[in-house]
Amino acid sequence: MTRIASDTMREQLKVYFIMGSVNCAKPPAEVLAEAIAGGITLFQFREKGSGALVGEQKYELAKQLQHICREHGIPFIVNDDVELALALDADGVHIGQEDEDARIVRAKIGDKILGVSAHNLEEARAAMDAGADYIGVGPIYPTKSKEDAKKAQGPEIIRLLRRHGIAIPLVAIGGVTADNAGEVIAAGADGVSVISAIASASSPETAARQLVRAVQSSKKGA
Ligand SMILES: Cc1ncc(COP(=O)(O)OP(=O)(O)O)c(N)n1
Ligand SMILES: Cc1ncsc1CCOP(=O)(O)O
Ligand SMILES: [Mg+2]
Repeated sequence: MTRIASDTMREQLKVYFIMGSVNCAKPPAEVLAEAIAGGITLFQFREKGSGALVGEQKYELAKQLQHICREHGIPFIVNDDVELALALDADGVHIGQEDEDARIVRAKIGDKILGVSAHNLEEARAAMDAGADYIGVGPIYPTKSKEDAKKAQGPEIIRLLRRHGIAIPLVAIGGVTADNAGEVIAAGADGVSVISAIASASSPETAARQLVRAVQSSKKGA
């Protein structure tokens, strides 16, 4: 295996759906299948927050969702839990500033995809040096999906990172919807990462399709 190429990573980041059981009003497998039908390009299993599954139940849900991703050729990323990612032979891991050190995670996962959260230039540079394949930047807009979220910074943070030479694949996260996706792409993000815009939608398929369209039309206009 070799590390993912930057261009491939940028393609996969276009509409990056994140979800766990606590985010879904209907069975997670249904939500994920609909989101895939709507055109999501990457999936992150994030089983976190009040009421989140643990232990065997968490493992079984992850396995079920990974199977759905595999059937449709959607890479499956695990949030926080490096051991789970290794146990499942997932496609990658996403970690934040409060999680295990990125260099240690890179050493543990070999060439699997490594995503790292960054909130400023210093963190973005450190993530690149540690071997991140992409960075997740946010919250861009206010979010209700992360209990300990930092203050929203707006699309300007993306512009700032790009202006200072952060050329690594970058995905914007936090309060992103089909209505504001265009402005984060215009600011320099390769894609958008969402929880509620898809997981809380009455039709996850339609919601995903609208995000795909918003991202694509903003890229065309670039
Ligand atoms: C794509 C992406 N970007 C950022 C995050 C947030 O990660 P983190 O800061 O570790 O917070 P938690 O998600 O673990 O609560 C993410 N998960 N994905
Ligand atoms: C995991 C995470 N990290 C920063 S904001 C956020 C939550 C994004 O969820 P939503 O798309 O519902 O705002
Ligand atoms: Mg984390």
